[in-house]
Amino acid sequence: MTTDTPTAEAQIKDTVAQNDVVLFMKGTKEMPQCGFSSRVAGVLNFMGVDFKDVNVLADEGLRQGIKDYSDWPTIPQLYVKGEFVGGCDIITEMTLSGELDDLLDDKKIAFDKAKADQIRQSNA
Ligand SMILES: N[C@@H](CCC(=O)N[C@@H](CS)C(=O)NCC(=O)O)C(=O)O
Ligand code: FES
Repeated sequence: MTTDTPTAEAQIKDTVAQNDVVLFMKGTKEMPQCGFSSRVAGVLNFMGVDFKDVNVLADEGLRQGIKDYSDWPTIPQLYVKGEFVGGCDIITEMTLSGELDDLLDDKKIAFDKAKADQIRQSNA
């Protein structure tokens, strides 16, 4: 059990260092296995954000490791340029408020602003 932790932590550090946007999720972006993960992956896909998906269901060490890494108890978890941003509730709020657009702009991550506006319009 405890021997898994350093490996998972090293793997997480490496993944968030190598990929600008990483979503730790249940399932894959093509086939999410939970509504919360599906929602965040769906928003990112719709906004045209290029992101790496990590399926925590494929690795129990990662499933626990990512919670320890961020000190956040649930999946999904979104990281941008190595920083933890939030889970489903936070990403949903940030999408609707425009904060996610601002964060992606600040971090120089490409996305389709018109699609983000479309999400906001359909939730207005
Ligand atoms: N309110 C959470 C919803 C996510 C959530 O509750 N995830 C649960 C169920 S998928 C979870 O990760 N539980 C711990 C686990 O399954 O390892 C959010 O904003 O992300
Ligand atoms: S897997 Fe049941 S709520 Fe996410």
